[in-house]
Amino acid sequence: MQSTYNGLELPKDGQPIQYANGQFTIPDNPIIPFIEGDGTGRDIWKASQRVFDAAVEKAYGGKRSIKWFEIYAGEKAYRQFNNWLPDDSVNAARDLRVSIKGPLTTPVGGGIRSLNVALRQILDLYSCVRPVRYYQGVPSPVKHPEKVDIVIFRENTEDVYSGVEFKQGTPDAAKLISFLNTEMLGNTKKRIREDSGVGIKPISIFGTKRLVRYAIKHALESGRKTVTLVHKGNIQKFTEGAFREWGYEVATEEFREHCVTERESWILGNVDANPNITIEENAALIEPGLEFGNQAFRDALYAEIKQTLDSIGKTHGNGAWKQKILVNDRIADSIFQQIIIRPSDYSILATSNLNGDYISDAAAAQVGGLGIAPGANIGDGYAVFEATHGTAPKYADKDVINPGSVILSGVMLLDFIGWKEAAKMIENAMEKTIQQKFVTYDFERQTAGATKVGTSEFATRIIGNM
Ligand SMILES: NC(=O)C1=CN([C@@H]2O[C@H](COP(=O)(O)OP(=O)(O)OC[C@H]3O[C@@H](n4cnc5c(N)ncnc54)[C@H](OP(=O)(O)O)[C@@H]3O)[C@@H](O)[C@H]2O)C=CC1
Ligand SMILES: O=C(O)CCC(=O)C(=O)O
Ligand SMILES: [Mg+2]
Repeated sequence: MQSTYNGLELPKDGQPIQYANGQFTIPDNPIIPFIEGDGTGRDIWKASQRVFDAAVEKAYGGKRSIKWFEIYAGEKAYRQFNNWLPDDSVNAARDLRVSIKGPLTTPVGGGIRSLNVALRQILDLYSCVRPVRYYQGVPSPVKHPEKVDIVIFRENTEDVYSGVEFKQGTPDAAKLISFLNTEMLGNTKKRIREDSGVGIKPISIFGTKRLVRYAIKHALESGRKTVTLVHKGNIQKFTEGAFREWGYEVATEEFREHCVTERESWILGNVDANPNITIEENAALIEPGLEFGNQAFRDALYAEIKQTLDSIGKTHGNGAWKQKILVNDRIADSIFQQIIIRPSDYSILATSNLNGDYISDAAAAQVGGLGIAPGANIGDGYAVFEATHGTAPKYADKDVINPGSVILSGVMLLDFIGWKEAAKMIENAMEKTIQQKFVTYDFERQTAGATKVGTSEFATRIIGNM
């Protein structure tokens, strides 16, 4: 632990959160670093901090309090330290274990690479957790937003976010394209155009398995009954397709007692319905049109059915599979319409980085939009809470933006450190404020009879409703 970070002393009346043997120890006065954020981050942070402090004070009557410690990143850091992400800011987030941040700007095309992504990678915050649920009174574009209750677990360190990209026209891009065309693709008809920019998409066994493991553990702890692996494995076979395969391996090898895959559930269900069913009959029910497949395909399916019945027929058969966590998979494009049309069928989505980025904004829209979309970046022993949205720059410093997502990210933080009373108090007070129709512009424009309030007044009304 350093005594100062970016030249600032840690609050003297606070204690660091400790982590050992997989357990956090939370003092009553934890020092929690925060990054204010760029753009609307400034308005949002001011409002959110007041809400957090009021809830903690009200819930614990002074026995507990958060000692906030500002760490600098983004434009504010650049202005003060000529550095977009000073080492001391990263060190503080690491040493103090649990922090919260506002959004940081990333220019499109050129310029600096994402500081948000950098923080996740440096601290190895491998799981981006984004719960999407409905709060009463929030305007929604769908008929039954209350049916949406999904937690997205997005792999947070690899995929195209690895930043291994080569700009069109550079010697590096030319070298890589030439290598690929001559050494790797020489015997195929595939060619990469010489005027391409090129990016690399690494998806590893390690990165995939720890993410899926984390998602399944969450399912076990929270009582959620479905984990859906979301991938584009039909097209990107060795990255997205492998994500699916490794995800199933985690479910069937590490959580065998607790999980059943969708295909296993069909096989077992067919036996439950007809205990005398043969393997061939079972196969025909699982793969309609099986008779048109070749013998090797049929044999592989028969072997799969036999293997399933031999390995889990006794433990998961006779309906026992219905009590297990169902692990299934969906191709990424289809999941976008699935969660709109049949949201109740989905509970946990475990997905690679880019798919998770897209699906979390889309899912948020179903329950009211980015103004109410919280999140957390979690690693082993570290957590940085942040909203799903970005800096929404056109609203910066106007005191109009919805602080709901950062406030709910703070609710996640309070839950994470076990301060559940304060967390619940904020959630209830925010829902009540929305039901009273005091809402920021984003909800007001969709809610008949609502009163538009600014960022700061929304926070004040939440506090008043605690
Ligand atoms: N983790 C992070 O720090 C993230 C950073 N970014 C960065 O943010 C910058 C801006 O990105 P951009 O694509 O515009 O995405 P943003 O998420 O910042 O904003 C897009 C739109 O979403 C709506 N929105 C966003 N936040 C809120 C909120 N709190 N309350 C109500 N509505 C909200 C607004 O819609 P409307 O106009 O309809 O009101 C806004 O114009 C980029 O530099 C990007 O890289 C992006 C995502 C995450
Ligand atoms: O880092 C950024 O600028 C964007 C990241 C993003 O969209 C996200 O993590 O959801
Ligand atoms: Mg995003």
